[in-house]
Amino acid sequence: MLLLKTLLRDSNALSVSSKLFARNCVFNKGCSKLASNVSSCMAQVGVRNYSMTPLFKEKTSQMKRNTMFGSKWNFSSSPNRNFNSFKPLLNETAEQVTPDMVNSVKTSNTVAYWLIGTSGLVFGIVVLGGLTRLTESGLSITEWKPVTGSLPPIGQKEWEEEFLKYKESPEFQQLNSHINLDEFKFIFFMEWIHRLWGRGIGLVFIAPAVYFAVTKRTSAHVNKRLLGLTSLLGLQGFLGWWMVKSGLDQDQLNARKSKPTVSQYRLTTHLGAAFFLYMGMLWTGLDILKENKWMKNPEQAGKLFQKLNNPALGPMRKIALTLLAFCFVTAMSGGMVAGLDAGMIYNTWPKMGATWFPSGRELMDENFSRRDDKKDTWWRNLLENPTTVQLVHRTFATAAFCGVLAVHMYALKKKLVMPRNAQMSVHALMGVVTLQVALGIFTILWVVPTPLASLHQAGSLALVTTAVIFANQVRKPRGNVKTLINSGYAQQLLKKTTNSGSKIMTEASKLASK
Ligand code: HEM
Repeated sequence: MLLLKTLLRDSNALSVSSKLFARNCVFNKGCSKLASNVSSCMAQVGVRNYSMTPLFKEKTSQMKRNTMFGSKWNFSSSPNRNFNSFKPLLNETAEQVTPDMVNSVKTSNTVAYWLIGTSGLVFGIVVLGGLTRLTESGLSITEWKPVTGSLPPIGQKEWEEEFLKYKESPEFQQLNSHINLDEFKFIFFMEWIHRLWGRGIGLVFIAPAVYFAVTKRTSAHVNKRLLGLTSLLGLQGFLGWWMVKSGLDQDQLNARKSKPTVSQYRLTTHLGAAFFLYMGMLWTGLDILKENKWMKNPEQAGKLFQKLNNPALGPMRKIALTLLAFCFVTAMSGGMVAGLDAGMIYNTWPKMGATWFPSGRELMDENFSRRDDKKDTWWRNLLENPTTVQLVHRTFATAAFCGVLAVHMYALKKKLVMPRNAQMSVHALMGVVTLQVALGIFTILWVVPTPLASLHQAGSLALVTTAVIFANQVRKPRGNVKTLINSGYAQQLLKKTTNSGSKIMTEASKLASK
């Protein structure tokens, strides 16, 4: 105390005390006591209302955050900044709790909200990409300039130069030779906004990811996921250009015997990567929120774990993942339909034309083969013949609908063993798949009107969203989280946090009223 008083009389009292505070403020060595001691010492030596200074507020909130998540990020001047601070607490609880385990659950909810928000931007760009394709605007920009391409042409001269480049493309020469500059500007802007949105997602994702990782707001576990998602995001930009190129290159079009459109394989790969990105961001965000909620309500979490560990729920976990995979594959088969414009034929439902199925000869047409021995006929038809591709999509969609219906009925039967939120997601899944099938049917009946086809595409993402939520909810907790909660560590952590938090606040308000 004497030392502290002497220090505080010094002209540099606040900064010295803050250093002292930071140096010693180690959670389990009584940080709450230290906080109030520093405050009352301050008060005694004349620094009244220290508790109301931004410095004190910042330190107390840092302390609370660190207490909660075991962070080492802010107390950089502390010699104890590693996990020494956890030792006494770890010793008090089960031996199997290690600092690494504690570290693996420290990601804050802010990171989760950012991830979920960014997945919303990915949702948006997928829908915009669909609109770009539906308005046949995707081949209007004939170059890929990752940085300088952020700006559209400015002034009449630049626009005319851009239009000249487009005039050299197969799409203009074979399909669009009638369009004028104003019409070109429309298709240019559709594609330009799509690309700009992509760049925006890159910024909104990568800059905060680096910030969160550097300031140690994310666990090692989440960092790995962020790295994977960043790579996927980079790959997605490249896939976009790779796809566009397939529609600009006359040699490739000749090989495919196609009019100037992008390859359905590349379109589906680009769509699939976007779905993976979306699912990865959403899944990681949901994981963080869920685990933080468990750490804050260990008792409730314990009860939920009992449900999740019930062997009767085992098959549901596998079913949920299979359903998610199935919805994804159905969406990809839809991508193939879109890539081949296969929705423009057989505009009847449930029959395909006058019969239930087109003839075998039409479905397995040898003209699609590129080999002399015709051995590639079957798979080329499955992936390149619009009639067969449409039938494949109809089949997958029907199977996905029946699958969800069966799971819904099974879930009603297993109601007692299923967590409540998982039951709700199965109901949502049933609703969304019904809507999605209805949208698909009307898309085909009305010969692919742009608004409906776009809604159908958004519906596929909504379906995948509900399937992700469902699979995430029936998943068992990670080993580390389970250990922290089952060992009583989380309970202890919570008790300490509440105590220190409330003590600090009481002390702070007392001093403020003096
Ligand atoms: C679980 C159900 C379904 C899912 C997940 C699904 C998903 C998709 C997806 C992702 C696309 C690509 C959209 C694009 O890239 O623009 C698509 C296209 C399409 N789907 Fe489905 N679909 C389903 C059911 C159906 C049904 C039942 C039909 C009709 C019988 C149908 C007809 C179509 C058509 C015609 C297209 C092409 C639209 C276009 O050219 O933009 N879909 N579907």
